[in-house]
Amino acid sequence: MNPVLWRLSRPLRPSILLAAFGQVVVTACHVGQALCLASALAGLFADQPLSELWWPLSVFFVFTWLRIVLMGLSEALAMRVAGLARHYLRQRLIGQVLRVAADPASDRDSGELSTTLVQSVEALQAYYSRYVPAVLGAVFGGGGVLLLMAYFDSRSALVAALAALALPFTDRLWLRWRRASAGGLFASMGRFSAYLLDSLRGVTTLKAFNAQTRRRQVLSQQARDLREQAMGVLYAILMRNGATGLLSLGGLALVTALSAQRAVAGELSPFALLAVVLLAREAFGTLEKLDKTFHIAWSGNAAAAPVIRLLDAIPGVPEPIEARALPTHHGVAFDSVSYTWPGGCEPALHNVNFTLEPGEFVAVVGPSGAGKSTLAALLMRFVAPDCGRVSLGGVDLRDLRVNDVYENVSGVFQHSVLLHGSIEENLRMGAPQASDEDLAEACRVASLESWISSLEKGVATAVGEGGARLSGGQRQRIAIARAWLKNTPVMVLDEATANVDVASETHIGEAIERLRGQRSLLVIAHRLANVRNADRILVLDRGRLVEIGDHHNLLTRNGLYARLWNRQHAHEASPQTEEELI
Ligand SMILES: Nc1ncnc2c1ncn2[C@@H]1O[C@H](COP(=O)(O)OP(=O)(O)OP(=O)(O)O)[C@@H](O)[C@H]1O
Repeated sequence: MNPVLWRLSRPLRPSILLAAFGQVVVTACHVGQALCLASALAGLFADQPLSELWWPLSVFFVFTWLRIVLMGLSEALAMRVAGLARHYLRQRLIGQVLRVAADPASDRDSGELSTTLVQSVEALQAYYSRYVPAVLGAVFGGGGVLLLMAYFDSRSALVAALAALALPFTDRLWLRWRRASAGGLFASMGRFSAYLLDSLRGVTTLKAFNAQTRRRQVLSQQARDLREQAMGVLYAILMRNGATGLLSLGGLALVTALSAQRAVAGELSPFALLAVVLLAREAFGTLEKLDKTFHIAWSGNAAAAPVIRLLDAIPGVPEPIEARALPTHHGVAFDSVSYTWPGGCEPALHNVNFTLEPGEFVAVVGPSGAGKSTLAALLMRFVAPDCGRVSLGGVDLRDLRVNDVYENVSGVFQHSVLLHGSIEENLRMGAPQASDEDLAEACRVASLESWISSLEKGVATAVGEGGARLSGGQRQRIAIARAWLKNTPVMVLDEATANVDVASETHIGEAIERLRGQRSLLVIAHRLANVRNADRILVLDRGRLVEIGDHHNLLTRNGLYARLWNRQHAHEASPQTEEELI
């Protein structure tokens, strides 16, 4: 049994032991049947009158019925373990999946995560509900049968025990030898589902670039690899089943021959001979049952690695051991903050200092790659600074629980994700108890009112998967309304006006103006016109805070901000390419 998987099974153990006990009781019934049959047959060969044979035959039938009932119960117990294991594993994994998927520094893709959550959990639930009870059943049930055999004939019991012990030993060798190929199968599955998911998400882009044929070819190749891996595993399992089948048949034949020889020599009574042969059949029967679950053990062993890797994954910012209380003051401070993304050569932010006072509106601008989104990621505690600290109300964000941070800070990001459902469901995501008045107010603030009232179903309109039925501007404004409704003292708006048309951009600009003074606002902007009224504008360049001041102040300084402003205005007078914009 895999020790890692055994440790993971702690809360499931009582149910697993009960399922194993069920199997041992079924084996006990088999033993009862074997002894009754041996007694009846021995009586028949000894020419006993039929009147003396009826009682072992009657008990035989009682055992038969009991065994049928107990097999049903045992199956129900196995199903119960399967359900419990699935629930327990998913509960433990889902929190980790959400943490890892939300970690911008993590390199796990959603395909790999969903394979772990679905296929690996399926493999492990079978491991706990079928394989582990079968192992325990074979050890205790099969062991008990061998002891009983030894009572009748110790030599036959010894031969049977040796053949029986050779089976798990072969299994271990086989598992060790072929583990890499089973692991390869799970890796191929993960790769294939990640690629498929990615292709489905980007189907419109693939069509627009006429790249579907190439994508399909790669997918077909991956499907072929997956099939080859699966066939390889199947072939190996069949080969191994043949080898172990031979071992158990050979063991049984040897025991039969040995005990028959002793019976001929008069060393064993006919009853003992029949009992030994029938019991040997039963001892190997428990091993055959175990044998049938071999592929489950194999899949379980292969699934263990991704599951344990996911459970052990430490999110970019771990939860504090002793969390500090939620601050009552909501001022944000960046003190000498530097941060380099994992694998990055240059720091995305270098020694950045600024404050965001309660109710203040601070804008962040700068060329592409200057570190604006990194600033937002640090304030949302998605990542933690390498040097310096980001604090809320004087408390380092690392000392706050992540949920406490989200109670205080909400964000609208470059690619705001809407979930499948209605506009209202998306709006209420962070504030399920919000009143209809609050909902209407949030729509007004985010300039959604007139658009929603033009919709036949109003806020009950479905947004489609990922908000696919809405424009970029509508998605952004729903995200702003959602963040507003959540009612946090600090709001981060990252690229709230990127990829939207001019009309939506104006609406979003109006929304920002309405939010002004009501919350502390950190707005990361591409269109400088939308943040010209900000209390302060931070200008970032290659990770450094190079200018800070209000719009007029910065224009008079004639530095980077003034250049960006003039370039944007020149662009608006004569549109240029997107790269020439900020
Ligand atoms: N998740 C990430 N993993 C690795 N590197 C990242 C990640 N996010 C950003 N970076 C790197 O950090 C640097 C700053 O990127 P950032 O997204 O913060 O800039 P930005 O000013 O928001 O750019 P843009 O305006 O183009 O969105 C860039 O060099 C970028 O490649």
